[in-house]
Amino acid sequence: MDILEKLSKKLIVSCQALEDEPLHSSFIMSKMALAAKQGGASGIRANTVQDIQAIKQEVDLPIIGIIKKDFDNSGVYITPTIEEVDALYREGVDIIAFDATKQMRPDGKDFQAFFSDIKENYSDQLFMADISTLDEAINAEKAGVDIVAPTLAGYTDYSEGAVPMNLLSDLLDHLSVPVIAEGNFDSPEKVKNALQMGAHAVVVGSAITRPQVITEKFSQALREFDDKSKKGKVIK
Ligand SMILES: CC(=O)N[C@H](C=O)[C@@H](O)[C@H](O)[C@H](O)COP(=O)(O)O
Repeated sequence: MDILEKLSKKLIVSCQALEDEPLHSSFIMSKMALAAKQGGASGIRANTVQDIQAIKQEVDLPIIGIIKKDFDNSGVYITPTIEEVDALYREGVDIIAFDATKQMRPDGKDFQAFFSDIKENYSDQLFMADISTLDEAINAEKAGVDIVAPTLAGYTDYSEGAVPMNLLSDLLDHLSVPVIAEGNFDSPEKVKNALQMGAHAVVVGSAITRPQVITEKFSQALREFDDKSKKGKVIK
């Protein structure tokens, strides 16, 4: 069975913690991946070669690999240059994901130039395009990517306010490559809806693997409760 078939209508859990996050550690990410597997995940999305190596020791699941790297001259940070693609390729991951937005990349290339180099050099690799708008998705498909995901909707300054379900439905209407739902699919209901709409699979990250984000949702609910109960009080 090929990887896309293996992931068909399945849950992929993103196990990522950047340097400034409390769970930043390849060991912890490997245990997150194990927990995800025990909970029924069929794939893992992971950042950095170190985390991917640790995760491979712990679970035998298809991996979507990325390398996040910040550059001063560009807003592109998910697998921004051919160097990161090469490191992921050499490590061996089932799918390499990268930013496929219209933003200029750190090496001065646009997405088309970046991807045409890659396609030539790594023809046996599956590639997933993280986009923020429908236009970017259409361009990525034209360029020859294997999978498209709305991962960056709301994260580029021109895509503010994008609603995952609306963009997902546009992608499903306009693309023929598989669309993986990713980015703020933060409840079991949204995951189910995405699959019912026709998404190939769904990636869930923060709602499962970022306890600080999960805790904040509970705190927010308590703040709202507190505000309401204050408003309801009669001040004498
Ligand atoms: C925008 C960006 O950098 N997204 C990253 C992409 O790899 C991850 O930080 C997200 O956790 C992942 O996309 C899953 O999304 P969510 O955590 O919303 O379920």
